[in-house]
Amino acid sequence: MAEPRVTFDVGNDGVAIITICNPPVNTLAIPIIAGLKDKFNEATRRQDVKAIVLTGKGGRFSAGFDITVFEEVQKNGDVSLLPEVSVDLVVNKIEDCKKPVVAAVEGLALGGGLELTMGCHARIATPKTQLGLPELTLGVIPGFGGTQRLPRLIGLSKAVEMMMLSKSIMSEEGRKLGLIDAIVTSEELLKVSRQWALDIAARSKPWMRSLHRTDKLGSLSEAREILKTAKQQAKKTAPNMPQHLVCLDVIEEGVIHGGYNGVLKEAKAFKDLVLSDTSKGLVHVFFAQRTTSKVPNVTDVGLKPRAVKKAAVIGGGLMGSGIATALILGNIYVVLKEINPEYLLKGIKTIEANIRGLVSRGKLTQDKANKALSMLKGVLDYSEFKDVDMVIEAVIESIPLKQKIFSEIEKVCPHHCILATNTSTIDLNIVGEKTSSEDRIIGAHFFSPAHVMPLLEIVRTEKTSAQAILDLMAVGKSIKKVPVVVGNCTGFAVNRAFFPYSQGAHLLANLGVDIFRIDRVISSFGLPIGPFQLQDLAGYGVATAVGKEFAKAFSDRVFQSPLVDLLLKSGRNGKNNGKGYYIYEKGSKPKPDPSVLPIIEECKRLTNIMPGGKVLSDTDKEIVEMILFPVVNESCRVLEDGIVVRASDLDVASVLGMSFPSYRPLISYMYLLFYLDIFCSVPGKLQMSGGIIFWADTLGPKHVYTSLKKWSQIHGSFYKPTKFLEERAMKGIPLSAPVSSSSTSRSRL
Ligand SMILES: C[C@H](O)CC(=O)SCCNC(=O)CCNC(=O)[C@H](O)C(C)(C)COP(=O)(O)OP(=O)(O)OC[C@H]1O[C@@H](n2cnc3c(N)ncnc32)[C@H](O)[C@@H]1OP(=O)(O)O
Repeated sequence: MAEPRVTFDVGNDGVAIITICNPPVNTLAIPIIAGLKDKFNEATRRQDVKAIVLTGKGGRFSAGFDITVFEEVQKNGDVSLLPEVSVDLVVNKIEDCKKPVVAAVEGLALGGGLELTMGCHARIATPKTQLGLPELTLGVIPGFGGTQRLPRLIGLSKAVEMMMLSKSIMSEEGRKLGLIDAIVTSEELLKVSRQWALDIAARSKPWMRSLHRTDKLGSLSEAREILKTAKQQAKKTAPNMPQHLVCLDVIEEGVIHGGYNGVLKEAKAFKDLVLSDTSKGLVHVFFAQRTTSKVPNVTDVGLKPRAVKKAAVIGGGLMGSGIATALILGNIYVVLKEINPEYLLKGIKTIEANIRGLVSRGKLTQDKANKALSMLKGVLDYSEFKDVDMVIEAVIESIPLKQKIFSEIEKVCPHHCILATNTSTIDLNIVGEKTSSEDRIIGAHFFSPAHVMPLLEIVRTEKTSAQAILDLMAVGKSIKKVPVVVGNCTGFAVNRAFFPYSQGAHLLANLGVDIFRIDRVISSFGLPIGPFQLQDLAGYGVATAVGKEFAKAFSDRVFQSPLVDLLLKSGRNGKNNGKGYYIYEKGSKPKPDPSVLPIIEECKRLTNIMPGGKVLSDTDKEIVEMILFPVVNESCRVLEDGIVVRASDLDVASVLGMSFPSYRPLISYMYLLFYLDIFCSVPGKLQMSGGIIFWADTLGPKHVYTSLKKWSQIHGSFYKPTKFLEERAMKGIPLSAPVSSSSTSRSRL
């Protein structure tokens, strides 16, 4: 790859073009920043330069500061690696330059990229250019003056919204708001920008220094009101995230004491936040997510993904209709197959409701909604399957039914067609057993609701072809999912790693720990809701069915409690029938139901596992660890068995399988989604923890191991640490180190 560089070219008109060249997204790497300082000095010095245009090569202005530098700083704790940019470059060399500077912006200007443009005296952009300050998603705040200049250019309210939600806007909206001065085609961009710079020099266009402006800030009392409301909101929605409140404080500093003081406070706060645990976790997830698209022997062997233009979805239930919704939104023509007109109509209505929901929440225009729905066709037979590129089967979890469907579709679909199943538990080899197309059989494990949740587990068997995997990865990306390729086993990666979560909670309940305390402790740790409330939400039937699958597959390490059976016998079925561990009344929050306590007492009597008959009186920390360390332990097996390519894939899968829907981006809510494929939302910590393995490594494998060992001696095999964990704890190897670092590896990938 070419070295990052900044080029400098002075035209006959006396305009110097300074170009950032650092493909693919022109990140502001350290040499780029040094180059920019250098070139701005040169432009200022040279007599033949009348004006300056700052631009980016290759159709993308800049994706901002180089995030790999954050990683470096976080590794060795040395913030001096962060270059001085905000005052040194943006204020002194760009904004206070004696010659006008115009930003010519194409494609995207994010984070530090947008901040550079806001230091310029005007901004010209191409249509559909993405503009935003997404720094909070990395656990930091804008650090090159963005907290000060954005409010001055577009007004406080909108600027706060964009920063708090890390919400980008397009150049068209930017122009209306005042961020962009003119929109021109890509071909005209440099020409118009040069002339604009010359016009500023000739004083026929205004010479605007954003930091000096106050006209859009409103009165001090209005500004205070906006910031106060935003702070209240941030405390509610992101209680564990320091960067939101810090960002608002920094904005406030500038409103009260002037933009320059704001810039100084911002630069200091930015450096402090880079070293926070939140930022470490979020930066880890940023790169981990991008690494999931690199799959050995699939993405590095010269294959090209084939286009999937038409797909069939079999089954119009909750999952099938969600999958069909995601596909039509991604511009893929879908035939939805059901077994009778009644079910088909129900499926289509669910898809329509999904789409309507997106429109009513402002996530989709009516035009796009109409276009998506026009790509859907309901069918009752296979006649439309003759030209589909992919089938996704999403019927109930019945082996004979799935086997029948796969042998039927093998006959009616073209030879290139990918044959995918959305099963969450059944072995893919069994699903494809009755076909001779096992190279095309693959798992497309969506998480409910499929049109919202970002994770797509792509499950491969030993026989699945690299081409089929690559094709499905491309489909996943095109429908805005993050595909993570995983191996074939009960529960695959996420559901398998998380099956001990609710079992751990049940074990504690049987040891006499109050279930409502468990739920409280787990939610205040940061998981969406507690395990018992989650079970209420899912309904007990599913819990029983899935629990049986895990008991069958992992009989050496399950904890089986009769509690759910007892609840069912007493006429409870969770939220479904309004009777669970909690009382559900319309319009009010679930309330703990004291009448469930005698049933729990009965359960404890049956299991009789309280050592010495005494209630376990653990600390909150120990409750969290007794529930989540078994998850870490199972995650170790997932790594050792090679179910994921690398540990960071499991981090991403655990974060995205648990993350809040993308339509409410950033505000680091998260989901815990485990074996039931259901989700719920509460502000969380796992996301900032960087995923399950990253979190365990932060605590230290030794601590996890010794804790599990201690509990296994008292409470049995549910807590027995794996050999993998033991070996890493003893040798001081992080769990995230490649599996080959251990003696035992059974890769399925
Ligand atoms: C001081 C300042 O205020 C602080 C900052 O500026 S912090 C940075 C703020 N900017 C951001 O958060 C933007 C981050 N980037 C993105 O959102 C997306 O990469 C994008 C929208 C720019 C492009 O998306 P897409 O086209 O899907 O490409 P994507 O695969 O994500 O990125 C391409 C490559 O660029 C890398 N990359 C993207 N932005 C980067 C950044 N800011 N720093 C370092 N690397 C970056 C990716 O890791 C990836 O590398 P790889 O090919 O080796 O995996």
